[in-house]
Amino acid sequence: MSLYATRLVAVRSSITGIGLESTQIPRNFHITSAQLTTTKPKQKMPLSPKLIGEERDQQLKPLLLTGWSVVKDRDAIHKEYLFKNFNEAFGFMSRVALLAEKMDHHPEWFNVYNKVQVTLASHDVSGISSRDVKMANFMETVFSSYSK
Ligand SMILES: C[C@H](O)[C@H](O)[C@H]1CNC2=NC(N)=NC(=O)C2=N1
Repeated sequence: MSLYATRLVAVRSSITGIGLESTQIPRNFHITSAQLTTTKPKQKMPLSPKLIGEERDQQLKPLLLTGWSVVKDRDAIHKEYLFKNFNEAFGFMSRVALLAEKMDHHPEWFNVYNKVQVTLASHDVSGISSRDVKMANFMETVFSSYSK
């Protein structure tokens, strides 16, 4: 076996977990970028129930004091953020996007220049869950790091 072929077997083994001995390289063998970057299944955040009653009021109260509001025709929360310029608005979105991917929980948002309008809801419970509260609180923390 050539050095090149040996290295391919080793790479493939580390991806598939197949032992070196039992591996045959197909003629058209190739590695996709997805295989190279991740071999672990994505960790999903445990799903949280729809917030109702007192628990919901408790969790939403601090957010409602910082400019978040409950959407009229839908069980969701909303806030409009204003930044100095596009760079800050997009920086904010980038930082939130990293958490969104990590949590597998994604905001609905709209950006134009220095404005970011955000709506948060949990699709799986058709309403607000603690994941929305967590994300909204994170947005508040990130937002406060931008000088007014
Ligand atoms: C399949 C995937 O895990 C789900 O669709 C995730 C993705 N992002 C999500 N984002 C939001 N806001 N709510 C969800 O329930 C949700 N679910």
